[in-house]
Parts: sequence; C-alpha cells; structure tokens
Amino acid sequence: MADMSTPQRTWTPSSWMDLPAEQMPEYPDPDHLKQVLETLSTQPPLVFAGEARDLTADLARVCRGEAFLLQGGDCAETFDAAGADATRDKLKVLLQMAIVLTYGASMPVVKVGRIAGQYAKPRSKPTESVGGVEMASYKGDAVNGLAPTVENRRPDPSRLERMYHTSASTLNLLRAFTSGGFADLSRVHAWNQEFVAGSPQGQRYERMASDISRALDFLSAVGIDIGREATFNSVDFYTSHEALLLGYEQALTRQDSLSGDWFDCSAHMLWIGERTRQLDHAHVHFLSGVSNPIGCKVGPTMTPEELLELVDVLNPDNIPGRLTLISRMGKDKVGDALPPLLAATRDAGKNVVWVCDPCHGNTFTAESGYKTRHFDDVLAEIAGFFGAHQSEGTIPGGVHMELTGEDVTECLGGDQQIADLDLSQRYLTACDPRLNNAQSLEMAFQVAELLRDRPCARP
Ligand SMILES: O=C[C@H](O)[C@H](O)COP(=O)(O)O
Ligand SMILES: C=C(OP(=O)(O)O)C(=O)O
Ligand SMILES: [Mn+2]
Repeated sequence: MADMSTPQRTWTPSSWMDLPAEQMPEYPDPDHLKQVLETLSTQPPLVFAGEARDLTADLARVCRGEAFLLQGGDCAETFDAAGADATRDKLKVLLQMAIVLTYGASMPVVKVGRIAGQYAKPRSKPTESVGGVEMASYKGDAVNGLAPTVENRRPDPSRLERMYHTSASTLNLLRAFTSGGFADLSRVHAWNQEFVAGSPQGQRYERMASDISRALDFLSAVGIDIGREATFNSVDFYTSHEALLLGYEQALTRQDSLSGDWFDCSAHMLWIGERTRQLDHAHVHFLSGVSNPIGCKVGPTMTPEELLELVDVLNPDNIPGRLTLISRMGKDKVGDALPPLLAATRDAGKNVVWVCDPCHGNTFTAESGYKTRHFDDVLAEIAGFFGAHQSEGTIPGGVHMELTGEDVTECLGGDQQIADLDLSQRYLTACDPRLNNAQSLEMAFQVAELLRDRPCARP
C-alpha cells in the first residue's frame, strides 16, 4: 500500500527532474539539449488527448475480458527504416495477426504498434568494446548512432528533433493507411489466405483461415458490404513506445483544454521498462502524472507487495484501462513467478490489464554470437501466461511482441526452421531480434488456437 505518512510529491511535467533516473543519456552539451527541448515544446502534439482517452476506453474493455490487446513492432525503430514500405509492411502484419486473433479470441482486438516513437533503448551495459575500442552502447536512434565509432555513439540532442519529425511522418502514413482502405477486412484476410497457401505447413492453418472466410461470406450473405462499411474498412490503430527520454516526453506533454488533464502527446500509450520501474524514481513519477493509458513491464524479480505499491502510484483511482502490466518472465519462470502477482492484483481488486511480452525473458546469445530468441520459447511463454491466468481465474488481456513486416532472420524456428547458421543472412535489427512476417503470423495462428481452445472460451 502507498505509505500515507510520505507526503505526495506534487506532479508537474518537470517534477521528475528532482528524482533519480536510470538509463538516461548524459549529453556532453546540456545547453544544446535545453535548446532542442525548448523547440520541441513549441511543436504541435503528435496525438490528441481524445485519442488517448479512446485507447483507455478500449483497454477498459480488455480489462473486463471483452477485448484482446495486440501490441507489437520493432525493438528499436531506426530513422533510416522509417520509409513508406517498411511502415506499410509492419502495419500489414499487425492487421493480419489481428484478424486471426479476433477469430481465436472471439473478441475485438485492440491494435497498438510499437511504432512512430520507439527510438530509445535501455541497455544492460552502458559501454561495449568493438574491435578493442571502448565506446558507449547504442541507445536507440533518438540518442546515438548504431555504427560503432566513439564519435557516433556520443549522445546528440539534435536526434530528438529527428525523432519528433520521423514519428510525425510515420504517424501521418499510419493514419492514411488505416482510414484509406488499406485495412479493408476482406483484403487483409486475402493476404492471410496467400500466406496459408504459400506456407509449408499451410494445411495446419488452412482450417482456421477457411473458417474466417466462411464468417466473412456470411456477413456478405446477410447484406453487409465489407468493402463499404466503415467498421470493416478502417481500423483504430494506436501508437506506443517506451517513455525513456523524459526530457523529450516532457516537451511533448500538453494540458488538455477540455479536462485540464496532462497528456503526453508523443504517443497514445507509453510504457515504463523493466530497468526503469523503480517506485520512487523519475520514470514512474513522470508517467503517474499523465492521463494517457500507460504500461509497466513486470519481470521475475517483482514481488506482490512491490507490485501493489506500483499499481497504487500509477493508477491511484483504479481506472480500468489506465494501467497495463506487461509480464516478461521468460518461459521457465512464468509458471512460478506470475500466479502470485495475478493473485495479488485480483485480491486487492485492482483494475489492471495483464498482457504477455514473451520476448524479453527468452533472449539468448546463439553460438554464432547473434542475440536471438526461439519461436517455440516465445510460444511457450504465452502458453504459460494463459495457464497462469487459468489457474488464478484472471483475464489474459493480450500479447506484446517484437516483430517486423520484413523477411528477416533474427529469431530461430517457426515453419521456416530458421537455424543458428541462417541468422547472418538477414539479421537487420538495431537492438533485439524480431519475429519476421511469417513467424509473426504463425504465432498469431498458434495463439488463436490457444485462445479458441481455452476452457473459458465462449462456445
Ligand atoms: O529491448 C530491450 C533492451 O534494450 C534490450 O533487451 C537490452 O539488451 P542488451 O542486454 O543487449 O543491452
Ligand atoms: C526494453 C524492453 O523491454 P524490457 O524493459 O521488458 O526489458 C523493450 O520492450 O524493448
Ligand atoms: Mn527489446
């Protein structure tokens, strides 16, 4: 419980500055940083308060078990990969996954990209040695450059301006795609059918794909024109990223003229990473004061007591949809580590959404030296997550995954049976390994089967 003897710190967009903050870059030229942040604070917001409120309402449905959350995208977006094709392909795979999950869960899927702002990375080590030269670790394009030279790895504040403008152009494209016919349900389903027909184990997913076809045919038969109805040819698609660089987030924070509430207008949803979730530190404090829906990663070291304190700080009014807890335990730990946490929020009557990040607890370095994850481990953690909810009688709200629409070779396994020796072919990620487009879709089919077959599924 919150310690009532400690006076509540008054929140302002800058009050985080008095608190310790992990993982923030140290800029060699603080005046330059100040000037960039001042400029950013005069720029238009990227998203609007009303949109963030809509996402809270959608997540409240997830909280009640009436919808399922799909959150996904790159570990680290890069400025160079923010072109139209890559953005389209990322959106495409997420929409394809969403249809399959909608079918499996028999519920609407709330779609949130790790996109249009996912440019800052916490790292396990502040420095690394490349070719015998010690340099700062890459911390995302918002901070420094990936190419390994001492100069390039120096934090550069002007990158924050590029983050803002690249986020704006990505968001602009996403808005056009999601309202301009690209998201037409029958078209997205046709892509899935192509995938099923072209996949070696297509047979396995064929039945589900044809069940979905039949459902769409039924809608046509009863007179619903899927190509014309707004419900079927446009989608709500939201953006999110880890709120790591608090100066940037502060600069994009605006007071809503309608409610007087503060919103971080850099994205619809922001989350706190596993490395920055200390209760009395800056990241938790900053996000406690904005009214966007927020997330917090929850790893295996979290205790029920600490979790309840965190929930009280981040969602003191117990608003459904306000707080999403993103479990990232690892496949071997989820079975033991998650149930006591689920029991704690359940018994305390906390309205939180629980989702599974099956990626960050299952990363390892392969013999080849590449950082990777195995498809089967990712799926096993999701299965463990559903199992934990089953045993506690709580609601598995969704999945949060690192993936891309490109045909990369970064994660092992899947129907393509990507092996360690294949990783070097198209290992393109700037940080963590992503499921490629085929692996992502296979994952959606497999998760849909788990959802469909769960004992509490609707008949
Ligand atoms: O995406 C998350 C983190 O930045 C990443 O998992 C840390 O990886 P590292 O151990 O390579 O720093
Ligand atoms: C850094 C990340 O995860 P975590 O904070 O869970 O390690 C991430 O989601 O990219
Ligand atoms: Mn990552």
